[in-house]
Amino acid sequence: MRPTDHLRALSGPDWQHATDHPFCRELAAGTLPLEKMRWYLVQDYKFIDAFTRLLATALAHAPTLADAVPAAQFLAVITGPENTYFLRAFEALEISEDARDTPAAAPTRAFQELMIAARHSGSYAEMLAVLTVAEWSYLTWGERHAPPAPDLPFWFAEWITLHSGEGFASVIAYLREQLDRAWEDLDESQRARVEQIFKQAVAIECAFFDAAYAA
Ligand SMILES: Cc1ncc(CN)c(N)n1
Repeated sequence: MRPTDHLRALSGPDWQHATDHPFCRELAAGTLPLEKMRWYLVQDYKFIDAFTRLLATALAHAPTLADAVPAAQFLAVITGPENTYFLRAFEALEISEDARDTPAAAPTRAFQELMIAARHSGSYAEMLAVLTVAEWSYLTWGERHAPPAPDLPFWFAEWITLHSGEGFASVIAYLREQLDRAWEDLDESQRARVEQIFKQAVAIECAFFDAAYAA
C-alpha cells in the first residue's frame, strides 16, 4: 500500500466527512446560505496566508529543482487566480474590510498553528503531510461536484473549478509522490509523527466545514 493510502486510511470516517460535507453539497447545488459562504471565505482567506508560507517552505526543502518546480507552479496558482477569486468574492458578496478583520475562529487557528509548526519543524515530510491533506481532501470533494452547474454564481462555481480538473489533480499526484518518497527515509518515530499530523489535519478540515456550516 502506498504510504499516502495508509495515511488516508488511518484518518477513518473523518476523511469521508471532510470530503462529502453538506457544506460542499449545498455549495454545488447553489443552496448554501450566503452567510455561511461569507463566514467560510473570511476564515479561509486567513488559512491561505499560513498555507502559502508553508508551501513556500516545503518548496525550499524539495530535494532537487525538478521536485521543486510543481510546488512553485502551484504557489503561483494560489497567489494568482485563487487570491483574486477571494478578492472578487469579497467584493461581490459585500464583505467589507471590517468584516474580513474578524479574529480567526477556533478551527482556523488550529489549522494556522498546525501549518506554522510544520513550517518550523524542518521536516519535509511533516510539511507535505499538511499540504497533502489540504489539497487531496479538496480534490476529492471538488471532483464529486465538477463541473459546476452553468447557472451557479462564480463564488460557488469557481471554488469547485479551482479544486478539480487535470491541473489540480496533478498537484495532488505530485504532493502524494513527494510524501510517499520522503516516508521511505523516516524512522518509526518520525512516521508516527507524520501519521499524527495527517490525522490531525483531516480532523481540522472536518471542524472547519462544520463551523462554516453552523455559521
Ligand atoms: C481549510 C482549507 N483546506 C484546504 C483548502 C484547499 N486549498 C482550503 N482552501 N481551505
